[in-house]
Amino acid sequence: MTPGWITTTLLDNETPGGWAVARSREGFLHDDNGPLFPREWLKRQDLSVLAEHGIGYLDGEPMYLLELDRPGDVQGCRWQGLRGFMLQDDHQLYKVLGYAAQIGTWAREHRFCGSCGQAMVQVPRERAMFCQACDLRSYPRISPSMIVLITRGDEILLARSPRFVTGVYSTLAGFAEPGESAEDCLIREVREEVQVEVKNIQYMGSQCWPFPHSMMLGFHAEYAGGDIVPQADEIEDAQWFNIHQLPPLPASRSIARYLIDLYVARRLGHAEPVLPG
Ligand SMILES: NC(=O)c1ccc[n+]([C@@H]2O[C@H](COP(=O)([O-])OP(=O)(O)OC[C@H]3O[C@@H](n4cnc5c(N)ncnc54)[C@H](O)[C@@H]3O)[C@@H](O)[C@H]2O)c1
Ligand SMILES: [Mg+2]
Ligand SMILES: [Zn+2]
Repeated sequence: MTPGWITTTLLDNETPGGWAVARSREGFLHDDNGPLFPREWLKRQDLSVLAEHGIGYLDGEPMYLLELDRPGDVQGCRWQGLRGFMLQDDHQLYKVLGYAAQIGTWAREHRFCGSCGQAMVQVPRERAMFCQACDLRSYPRISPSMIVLITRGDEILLARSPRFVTGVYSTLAGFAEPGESAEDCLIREVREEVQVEVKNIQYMGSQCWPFPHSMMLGFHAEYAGGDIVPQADEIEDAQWFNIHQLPPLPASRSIARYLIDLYVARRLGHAEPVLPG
């Protein structure tokens, strides 16, 4: 048995057995033992399955995803979103579900060819959907997104979007657009969201963010000029916060929190945090 979680395209849907998770727009099906069920048992429940994908091996056991058309009722079971699992302690389970969620979103959105409209089929041993009518291959979508902590000595620039939990402030973030480098994106997003200029841009690390398919590229930048002007509709408020008086911050598993904690730790000479995967 190989311990841990290994994603793979080697599983085949015709081979019975293994474990499975069921996902719908309501999140993952779970009971008191969690969201992993014996696959053959799960397939006997009255669930409307849109797609089935072998996603990996968990502690040596094959793991499958059942992507559902709608959340069904299974006795003794409930539904919980991926964010709820992220906030729990089991990091490995969150990685399994995060991967399942990204494959599920892609499988749901690529049942038909985006070029000619015909039904697509899974490619064996490759994470791809294939159109036999026009040869188009579609791979899981990953959206590069930039995230940056802007600092000015003991102050850090944090903002809140109207979508955030009440009171929480975070670093600035945004999706890369065609034609941009990560640095171009960073400079544009910072200008758009707060009208501030930055300098000394430094890459700090990256994180998969499966909500629904972002790849977060994390940066630190120093303030170079301009007064904060929050972008209408997108940014509810943005402020400089002293590192000794910070507002409620994002979840500890986010790269946003890591960028903030790392800067504060370095400033205060404390032990540095580890970037969550
Ligand atoms: N892990 C973290 O710590 C962390 C922290 C903050 C933001 N994020 C993530 O970063 C991503 C970008 O942040 P944001 O929401 O501020 O982005 P943003 O500032 O670019 O604004 C969001 C808007 O971008 C557009 N959009 C949506 N999906 C897109 C895509 N795939 N490509 C291009 N444009 C798209 C939509 O109009 C949406 O309203 C989001 O997925 C967000 O969840 C992660
Ligand atoms: Mg943004
Ligand atoms: Zn096609």
